[in-house]
Formats: sequence, structure tokens, C-alpha cells
Amino acid sequence: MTEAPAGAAPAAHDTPAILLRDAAFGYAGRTRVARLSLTVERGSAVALIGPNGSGKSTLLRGILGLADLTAGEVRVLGEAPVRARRRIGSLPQADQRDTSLPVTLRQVVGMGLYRELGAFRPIGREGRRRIDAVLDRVGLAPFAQRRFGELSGGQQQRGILARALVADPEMILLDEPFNGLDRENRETLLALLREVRAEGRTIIVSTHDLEIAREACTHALLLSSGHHPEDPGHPAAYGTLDDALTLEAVAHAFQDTTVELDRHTVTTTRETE
Ligand SMILES: Nc1ncnc2c1ncn2[C@@H]1O[C@H](COP(=O)(O)OP(=O)(O)OP(=O)(O)O)[C@@H](O)[C@H]1O
Repeated sequence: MTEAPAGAAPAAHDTPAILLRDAAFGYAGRTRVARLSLTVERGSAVALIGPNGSGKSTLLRGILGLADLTAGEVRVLGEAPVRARRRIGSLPQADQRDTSLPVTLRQVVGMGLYRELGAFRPIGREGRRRIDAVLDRVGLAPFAQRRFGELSGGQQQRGILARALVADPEMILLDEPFNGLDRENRETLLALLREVRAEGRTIIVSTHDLEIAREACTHALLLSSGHHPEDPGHPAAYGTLDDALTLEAVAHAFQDTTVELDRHTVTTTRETE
């Protein structure tokens, strides 16, 4: 954990990681995910699960203060999201990544220190030490000078995780980090996530894959799409994995889809009115 910088309000470590009270998030005044009332305790790992368009990314952006709060209340690490952002590391979806820039992996990881240092201050010896340590940790030290866009998908994903971790965040948010990864890269990322959680950091990870939730998370928030395409998504269940990932809740959230849960295959069809 980082210490609060001098002069800053003391970090309230007794506050939950996330507190949502009837919160809703969206864009340009339009709500995309709603009815969120829950507490995420520090040190937990929450799988955010739901069908396409149910608002997983929007909720993650709301936690970062990048989507509008259209109703209710949100506190992140005891602060307003925009203020808490400096204490959070995030991994956006891979398809939102610009891999055409001529930057090395080392430079990408160094970007994780910009918030602390300012973008135009050189990274000093301590910063370089931290970059080396985090690259080593994710198993990418030999690739430090490699152009980021030339790395494999799994290596890029670990590089972005390193960028998130280099600033020693209290919480990390990951948007579909397992998409497109083969089994080996998936296992490596899972192991890293378990380590990150063992350090006491809070993890929120969106995924379509219920097996990943089982392997890396303590809790699940299941989001369901609105009944009509324009309705906002909303929670179908939240709790520990066993409480939240019941066949009934999963079937409710994943309407018109086939999903597997504990070797059961669930296929549900949306009821027509
Ligand atoms: N920047 C944006 N501006 C306006 N609407 C958006 C924006 N991003 C997402 N939306 C809309 O918000 C709704 C929820 O999208 P979101 O990406 O949060 O869902 P998701 O559950 O993450 O979906 P997926 O699994 O496909 O990534 C969708 O209807 C989407 O079109």
C-alpha cells in the first residue's frame, strides 16, 4: 500500500473499496446501468459477469469517474471516483488499445507512473527500479526494449497489467482481460491476479467466463440486460461466488444465451410479452 502523500487527506483504509447506493451510470445523461446498491470490501476480488451490453464496462468506467453518475451515490476508496482514480490501476479492453505507436514495452509500463510524476518529468532511478521490478514480476523483463505492438496478445496483456501495478494501486479494474488468450496465457494471468489479491489489493474484473470467476474471485456481481434493448442493465445477483452464481441467477442474467456453470449447461430464452 502507498502512504498518503504529504498534505493529502489521510487515506481512509477503514472505508469499503466501493460503495454504491442506488447508483446508475451512463453517458450524456442516458443511463446504461442502474439500481446498483452494494458494498465491495477491500481485498475482495469481484467478477463482473453479464451478457453483452449489460453495462459491465460502463460500471467500470463509472468507478473510475469516466462515465456519468446519473442517479444515486458512489464512493470509491472513501472518495469521489475522480479523486480515487490515482489510487486505481486499470486495464481497458484489448481492442481499445493503440498498438501502432512506436513505443517500447518499458515506455508503456513507465506511463503508469505519469500520474505520480507528471508526464514530462523524467523517470528517475527509483522509477526505473520499479519498472524493472514489475516487468520481472510479470515475466517480461527480457522484452523490455521490444516494441509494444510486436508483442503477442498475452504479453501485451501482462505489459498492461505491469503498467497498472507499477504505481502500487490499492485497487485494479480489468475489462475482459482474458479475451483472446490461449490457455497458457490465461493461466499465467490468473496466477498473477491471485498474487495481486494476496497482497490485499481489491480486484474488479469483467468477464464472460464463469470459470475465471471461480478460479480468481471471491465475489460475483451478475448483471442482466434490460428487457428491451434500450433499457439499462441492472444487477441480477451480488454476493460470494456460491451465493451469486446460482443457476437461477445466471439463467436470468444470460437470457437467450447458453452458458456453462459447474458442468451444467444453461440455455434460456427470453420470454416474449
Ligand atoms: N461511450 C459510450 N457512449 C454512449 N453509449 C455507450 C458508450 N459506451 C457504451 N455505451 C452503451 O452502453 C450500453 C452498455 O455498454 P457496455 O459496454 O457498458 O456493456 P458491456 O456489458 O461491457 O458489454 P460487452 O460485454 O459487449 O463489452 C450499450 O448499450 C452501449 O451501446
